[in-house]
Amino acid sequence: MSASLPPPDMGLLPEGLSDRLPPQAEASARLVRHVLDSVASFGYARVMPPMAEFEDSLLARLQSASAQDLMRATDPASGRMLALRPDITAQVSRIAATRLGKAARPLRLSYAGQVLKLRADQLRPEREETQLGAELIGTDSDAAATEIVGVAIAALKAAGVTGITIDFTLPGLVDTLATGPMPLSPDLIEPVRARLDAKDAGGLVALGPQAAAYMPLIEAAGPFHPAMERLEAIDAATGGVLTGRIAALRAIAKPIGWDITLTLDPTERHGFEYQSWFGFSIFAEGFVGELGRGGGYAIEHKDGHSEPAIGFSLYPDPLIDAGFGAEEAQSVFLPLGHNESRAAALRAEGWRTVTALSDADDGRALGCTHWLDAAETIAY
Ligand SMILES: N[C@@H](Cc1c[nH]c[nH+]1)C(=O)O
Repeated sequence: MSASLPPPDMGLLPEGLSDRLPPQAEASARLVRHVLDSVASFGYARVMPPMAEFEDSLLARLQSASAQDLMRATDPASGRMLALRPDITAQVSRIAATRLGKAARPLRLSYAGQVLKLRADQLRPEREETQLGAELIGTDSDAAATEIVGVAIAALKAAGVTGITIDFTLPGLVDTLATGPMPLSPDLIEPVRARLDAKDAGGLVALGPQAAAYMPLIEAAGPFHPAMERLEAIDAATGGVLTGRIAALRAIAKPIGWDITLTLDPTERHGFEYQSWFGFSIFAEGFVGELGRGGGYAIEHKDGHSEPAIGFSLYPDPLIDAGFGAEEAQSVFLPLGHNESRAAALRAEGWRTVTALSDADDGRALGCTHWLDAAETIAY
């Protein structure tokens, strides 16, 4: 049988997986380094979880994700099912609950690495993405949320991103209202969420009077200040169940500079599978879809208690594709018999050197901007 199989195409990669080539591979590493340095400057210490884990422990921490969403393989060593990580936050939660369970709180951790999804989404065909971020563990207070949003903005600025928009959301909002002042029968909760997500007012009304009561929430989306006023009106009409969250959103927004656009989409839920009271999406001018996302969540410990945490993740690949992280490098070709100490001195000054290994090597063809003539660098 195997003799009749066509020869494998050695250059073919599975759909949604790709190589990064020069100079973008280096741009990617540089950008990740700038962002992580910025996050580290706020006291976040780096962790490096592995690419794959036991499927059951990863799934337990991803909440709504199911095994069908993960890239899996049987581990020949243990016979158990492994899954490749689709989100490093889940792994940081595990670390915080186990090996760093006794570390002083609040615990500030950062990470960067590749994540893999089984399926691409509509906006991006890639299944492998770079993810980097920071998690603040032990609290999800207003102060913690304010810090995390501030660290995320500083990280984006360190990456050179401008035209930043932060879109706030309240992932638990429908639950809070449905179990309180705007009751919904359990079978209506999901359809109401879906209609709110789609901003489908007609669809909401069609679900009946209970669902129609949620109409004003569609209006409470848009530029932050007017949307907050509409959310405040909803709060006043529903007995103040949202007063605490509204105050928190205002506190988080207050220190954010005028160069950042703030919006509110209180019922947005796309991508907020495990976030609790607060979530935010990060957008930037010129980029389709989110560059990142964050929010509060709970970390489950072995003894059954759950610990609040808050964090954010960035997905910087679209930035790399757009040329962020690139740096013009001066590189000098070193012909056969060149002055070696001069070459070493040039490297120490920040030049890149490309050494001729034979007479046939052509510096210009190898991408050099200069060549070394005795002690002098000459532009091509
Ligand atoms: N990891 C989440 C974002 C997040 C980080 N911390 C809390 N939430 C995501 O990528 O969607």
